[in-house]
Amino acid sequence: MNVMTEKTLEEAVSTRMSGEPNEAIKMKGEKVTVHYGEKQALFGVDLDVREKQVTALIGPSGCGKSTFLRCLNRMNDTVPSARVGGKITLDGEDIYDRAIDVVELRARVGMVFQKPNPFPKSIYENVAYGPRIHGLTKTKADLDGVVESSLKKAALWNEVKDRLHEPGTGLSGGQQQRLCIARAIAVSPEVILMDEPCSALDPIATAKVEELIDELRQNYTIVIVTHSMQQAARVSQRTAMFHLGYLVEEGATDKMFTSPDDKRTQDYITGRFG
Ligand SMILES: Nc1ncnc2c1ncn2[C@@H]1O[C@H](COP(=O)(O)OP(=O)(O)OP(=O)(O)O)[C@@H](O)[C@H]1O
Repeated sequence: MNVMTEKTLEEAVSTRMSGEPNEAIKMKGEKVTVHYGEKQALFGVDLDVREKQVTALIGPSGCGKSTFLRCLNRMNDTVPSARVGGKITLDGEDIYDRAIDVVELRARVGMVFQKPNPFPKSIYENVAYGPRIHGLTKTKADLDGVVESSLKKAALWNEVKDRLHEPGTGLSGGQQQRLCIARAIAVSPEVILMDEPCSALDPIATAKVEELIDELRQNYTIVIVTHSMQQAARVSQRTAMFHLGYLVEEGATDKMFTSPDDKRTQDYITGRFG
């Protein structure tokens, strides 16, 4: 875990990327519980995700951040022992309703993982895959256009435009992660979930991805799990602090990092535990 002194914390908050907050609620979790078999991992979490803002989920290891994140696009459905309770809505619609098509939900709520995981295919094919299986484009020219615009939005186009047919796995780690972001963007998601997207990247690649996250916020709602307090302070507008499966508190990032209400948040962000 990153230990931050009060001073570096203040610096991170003051250099945080700014912007006018949008108060619309895109996703809403109400009394969310998760059990893995007998073990309960989340206890009645109530958390709103605001539209076109970055919400950071922070807290010590094992406190349920990834579990909550994975509830937002039903990735926990793929874990046989997982049982999800409570309610989660996307634009007011219950995503756990029987009528929901999970494949379509995961296109609307995309995900970027901790370790860049491009398919063992070309750069072009990595991005084209989603639009193709979702039938989003009619012609090859349309598909080429989506691939180009997705790579541009992921700030990768200039680096790969002359090698689109080379393997995605041949890119650097930071480029691979931006490729995974382009792949998520290609199906026009509304929400992008990111589970520690920079933990496998060096500081320069991390800075690029952080800049990209700030740009993406103009068009997408983002929820990011991070262990880096500097990163949460730099990229997010809202921060939610988890501890032992409970949501301790949630609020504007500036406030959470300067005068949190709960002592556990204060202790965690200043490196006293975790
Ligand atoms: N597939 C699983 N099967 C059983 N238990 C799990 C599974 N996934 C997570 N857990 C447990 O649920 C709890 C919450 O885990 P989770 O990964 O959500 O925490 P986290 O806050 O994201 O942790 P970290 O910061 O270390 O990634 C932990 O006790 C973990 O061991």
